[in-house]
Amino acid sequence: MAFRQPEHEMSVTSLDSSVELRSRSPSPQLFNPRKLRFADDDFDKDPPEGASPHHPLHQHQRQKLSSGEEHHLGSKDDVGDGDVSMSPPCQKVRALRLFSTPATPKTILQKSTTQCSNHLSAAAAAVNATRRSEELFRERPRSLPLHNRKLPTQDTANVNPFTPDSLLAHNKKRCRTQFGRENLNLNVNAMQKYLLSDACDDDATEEAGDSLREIHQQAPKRLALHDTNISRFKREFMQVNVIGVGEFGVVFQCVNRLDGCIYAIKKSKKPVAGSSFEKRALNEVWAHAVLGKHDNVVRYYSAWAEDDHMLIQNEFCDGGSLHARIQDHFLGEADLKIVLMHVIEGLRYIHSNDLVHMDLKPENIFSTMNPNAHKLAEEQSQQTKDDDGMDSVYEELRHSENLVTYKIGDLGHVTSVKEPHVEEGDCRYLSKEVLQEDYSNLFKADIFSLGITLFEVAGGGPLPKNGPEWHNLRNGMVPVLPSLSRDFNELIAQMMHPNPDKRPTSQSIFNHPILSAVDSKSKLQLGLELTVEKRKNEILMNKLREAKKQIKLLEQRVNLLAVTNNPDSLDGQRCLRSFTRRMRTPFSSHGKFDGISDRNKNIITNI
Ligand SMILES: Nc1ncnc2c1ncn2[C@@H]1O[C@H](COP(=O)(O)OP(=O)(O)OP(=O)(O)O)[C@@H](O)[C@H]1O
Ligand SMILES: [Mg+2]
Repeated sequence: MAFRQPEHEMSVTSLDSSVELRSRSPSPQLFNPRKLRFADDDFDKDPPEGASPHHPLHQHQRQKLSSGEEHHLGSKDDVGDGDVSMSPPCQKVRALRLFSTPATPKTILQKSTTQCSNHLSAAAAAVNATRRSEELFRERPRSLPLHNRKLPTQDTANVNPFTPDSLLAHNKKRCRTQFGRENLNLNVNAMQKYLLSDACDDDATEEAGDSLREIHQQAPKRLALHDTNISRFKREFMQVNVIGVGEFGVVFQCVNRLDGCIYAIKKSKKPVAGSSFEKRALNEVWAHAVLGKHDNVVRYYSAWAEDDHMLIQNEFCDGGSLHARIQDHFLGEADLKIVLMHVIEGLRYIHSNDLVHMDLKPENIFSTMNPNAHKLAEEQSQQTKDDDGMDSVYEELRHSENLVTYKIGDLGHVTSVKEPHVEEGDCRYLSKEVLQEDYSNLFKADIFSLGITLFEVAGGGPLPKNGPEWHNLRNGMVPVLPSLSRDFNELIAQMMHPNPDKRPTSQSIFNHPILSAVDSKSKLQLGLELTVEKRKNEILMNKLREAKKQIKLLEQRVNLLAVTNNPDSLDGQRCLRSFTRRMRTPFSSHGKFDGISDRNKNIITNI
């Protein structure tokens, strides 16, 4: 089996060469009290370490981009002001200012009861559950300790600034300080008060706000990553491969030793705890925790700090990135529509949470293949021997490589539109207004990035990082791609419109005729859906046959009863006939057969 390969034989980069897993791990059953250390206040002021060639801050890039100043290309009326004095990397990166830190181990929150109606009440339950479990642990050790960890002296947790509740609370002026720009963690009492208070209830919020203010004086800063370091990776996962390297992290394909499933684990390249990258790392975790629940956004499982590195356990996307996909050939219109349909669904979901991605590009759009599709098609074509005209579809389905779902990943730049803290993404996909620090319509900045992504994926690349071509693409001069229809070319140009207000919204793209037509689903996808429906139909037919059998049995019993009770068999036969007729009447309700009759009334009518 592939995953049984001994670790020393793996030709992959070791995840952590420096971590001493055991020496750092305290006893799993003891919660050693210790003092909390808080993160630096000055993260925003630190210059980022080692900016990559794509990073907007990179010095030599800035110098190169100054060449764009000579090219004023805004010839159209509705084109921007043509001010090209700014080229992509000349803006300094403002380190993210984020509100608080969810060092809350997901495993604790997962223990929350399923009855909880929202995540806040779930977290409240988790607080209680944690207390109970602390008592339990004192009495008997856990049978399978997955990791050792120290709990801080004060039992604290952070508030994720991207949850709808946090945003709501943030909107309330009185809560601005607590949930806004300052970092915050809450102790158990404060957390209970906060979680149990209805965010819409003014009094409750005020009370929670008071308690928060009180707590705020004691623990005004977020939990530092230093304080949440745990040794988990080697214990819980088997590293299989390196699947990608980005500016910020290295991504490993791993198998969880316990559940046997494959995950993608992203590890920050450098130790982030206490560095200027700490906030960026936490931002990605917060965004994933809030957004990783949509089919078109990479799913999130857990995150932790280990050896001062940030590790995020995500869904493994076996189809790789869109960037990898276009290395062989560019996508045609049919495939491009599927990319757009999936990504716009994910983006619509992100935008509906008042959040923006801010780094959409082919490297950050991943794909998963549908492994069951082929099997399903195989089985179906074997079962369906009669010619129903679908043979060709099944055939195509069997040989297809196109059953793919695209997902938005790399949420490290996500920010809230209500209080944006923008860290510019890759300058090749950056809109001009964001470069000019106009953050008034960040939704449309994402639309621009997606538009230019489609342009590249359809063969319009390679995209310029700076200079006159960079400005051309942002000043309404988008070349027409011959491989695409006029409609699609127009849509891309509209998405890349110099005026953000004139770009379509994610909702309107979702409803665009180009996607609403049936052919926006590939023939293969339709075939798959049909196969699934046929399966359902088959199950219903089986139930129907079963119901018919039951009815026959009942008829025989009634017949027998009638003969036994009434020696006059002729009369008995007559009774039986009238009874059977009643049985076959869909809405009849007679005695002990009511239930059966009702249950089967719909199918019986069709027999
Ligand atoms: N969940 C995943 N499944 C499969 N491959 C992945 C996954 N996450 C990341 N990758 C691969 O790893 C690469 C780098 O990941 P990611 O974009 O998250 O890192 P990054 O350092 O934040 O990148 P960036 O340079 O965009 O900031 C991706 O381009 C992709 O090829
Ligand atoms: Mg990336």
